[in-house]
Amino acid sequence: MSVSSRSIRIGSRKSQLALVQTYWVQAELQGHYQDRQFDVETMSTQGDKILDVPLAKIGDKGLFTKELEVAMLENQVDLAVHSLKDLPTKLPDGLMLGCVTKRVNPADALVVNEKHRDKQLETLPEGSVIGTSSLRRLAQLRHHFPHLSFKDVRGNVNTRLAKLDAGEYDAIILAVAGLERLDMADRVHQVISSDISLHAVGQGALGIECRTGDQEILNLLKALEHKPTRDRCYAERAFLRELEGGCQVPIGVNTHIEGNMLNLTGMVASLDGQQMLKNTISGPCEEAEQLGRELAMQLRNSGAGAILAEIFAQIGRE
Ligand SMILES: NCc1[nH]cc(CCC(=O)O)c1CC(=O)O
Repeated sequence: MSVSSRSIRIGSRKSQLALVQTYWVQAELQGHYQDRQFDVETMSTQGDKILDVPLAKIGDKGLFTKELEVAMLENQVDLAVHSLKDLPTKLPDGLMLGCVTKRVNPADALVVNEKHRDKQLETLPEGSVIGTSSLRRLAQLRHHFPHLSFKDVRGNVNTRLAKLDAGEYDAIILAVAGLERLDMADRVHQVISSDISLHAVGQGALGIECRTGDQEILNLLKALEHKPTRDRCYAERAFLRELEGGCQVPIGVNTHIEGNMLNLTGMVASLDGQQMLKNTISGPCEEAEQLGRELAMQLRNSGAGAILAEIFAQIGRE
């Protein structure tokens, strides 16, 4: 490689989790391409600034990605590292999902206040206050544990843990992946089984966004691509894309691959957790996105459309 080749600029949010993920990508790229230079540029996104409004009410998609996307389109950075679950299923013109990295555990975790260290989700006392800002977690936990109460919690992972430890909540729900990446796996009190809670689309994987057709970047990113994760996440994202409207909705998934067969389970719930529709589809990995769309249509035909219409109306009204 010629010494005059340009340095590659990686865009990142400033949260501790975002930085850990971005520095990991930078180190991996540097390891594969030792004669290239990779620089990190950080910026705050809207999602980092608006902390007093429940996430579900902020209709704007791409709350955590927009500033990074503008920077790519204006040629200030060349790629952006995201938690794939925060990356909208529809990207702006001129940008694409260039790479999906190997997924770590996509499950949710129960994290408890010290006073409940001998408890599990199943044994928390009636009325315990559970912090979550995800409609998906809320609906599924309400469905299985109607005796618990739920309260919104915002802020980055560290802020949420501080609120939990200060006694504002009896327990909170966080992604296992985030805690592990932050070196806080010891805070995972219970890994919540997929029988209780299906995870978010893309949870546990990183998505790297870049300019459409920027072949130099796309070639570099091939070194970090993990095909099984990509197939799973493409199926999950197609499922979500087909169902979601203008706001966050209670949708969960689970995927696994056996040989060349991809298995996708999808769930749509009402906000109170009373109604819950779940179905599974399988087919060849090459048809990942078709499988996601097909499962979405199946669920829509069996009543998910009505559940989602009700949610859009409720969130709009409040
Ligand atoms: N919305 C915030 C967010 N985005 C990604 C993660 C965790 C890492 C991941 O899911 O890949 C988290 C925190 C959480 O849900 O606990």
